[in-house]
Amino acid sequence: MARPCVAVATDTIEFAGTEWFATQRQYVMAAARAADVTPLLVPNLGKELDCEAVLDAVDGLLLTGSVSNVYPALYGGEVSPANEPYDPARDATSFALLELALKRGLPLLAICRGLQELNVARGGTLQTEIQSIDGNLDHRAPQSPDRAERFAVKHSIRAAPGSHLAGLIGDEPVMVNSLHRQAIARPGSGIVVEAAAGDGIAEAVSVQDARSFAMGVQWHPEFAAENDPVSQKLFRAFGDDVRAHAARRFPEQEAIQAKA
Ligand SMILES: N[C@@H](CCC(=O)NCCCC(=O)O)C(=O)O
Repeated sequence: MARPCVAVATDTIEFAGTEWFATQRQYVMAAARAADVTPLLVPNLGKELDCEAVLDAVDGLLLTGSVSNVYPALYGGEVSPANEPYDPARDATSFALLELALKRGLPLLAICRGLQELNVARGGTLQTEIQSIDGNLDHRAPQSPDRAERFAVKHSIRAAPGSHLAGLIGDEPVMVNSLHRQAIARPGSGIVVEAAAGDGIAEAVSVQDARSFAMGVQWHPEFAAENDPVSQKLFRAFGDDVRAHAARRFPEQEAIQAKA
């Protein structure tokens, strides 16, 4: 089967005096190499995006992380300069794609901001500045220009025994990186918390009754997707389900290629 395509969320960013729809290279490379799919970057057109047409062209959705925060009014939170930056065009685009993708049973991998979007899209809420809550770890990245330092592993998480995630990575503690200041407060409808950090912050979720792989992680498996076993397993499982989805959509094509 030809390598199926996956829609990849972008950020709206300012660069060289103009606005771009872009994402970090590491998400794109992880999708291409560790999930073995063809990543297609989706522009943040919000309501102007023909989501049906985009999702007709792909067999999976990858929601990336971002320094921007989901707009708090979307979950009844407080909008404030301290909570910025925001990216309303990304919110509108991701929410529209998410709703439709889940309805279609499309495989979904949601990373960091992506997990937070998934939770809010399902009616859940977020807490902010979690590092200032008594007893919590500091989940923010160290302030460093060195990417390896910013994405270095920081704390452990543990998948709940019997969860989908435990089926993939086991239920022993594993170390993950951490680059966020917000987290799930109240899980949305059908959002199942599958792993937590030592301070109880939700680190992985799945979508109850999803017809395909549908998982969100609060850490960044894309950073070491080619050599870290936990990250490899996540991207591989996502890619496998993307291929299974494509095979269900195009059974004739698979049969022709199997014969060749
Ligand atoms: N802004 C949210 C989501 C965090 C997130 O997706 N971080 C990715 C940062 C990537 C980078 O710094 O290069 C939050 O803070 O919780």
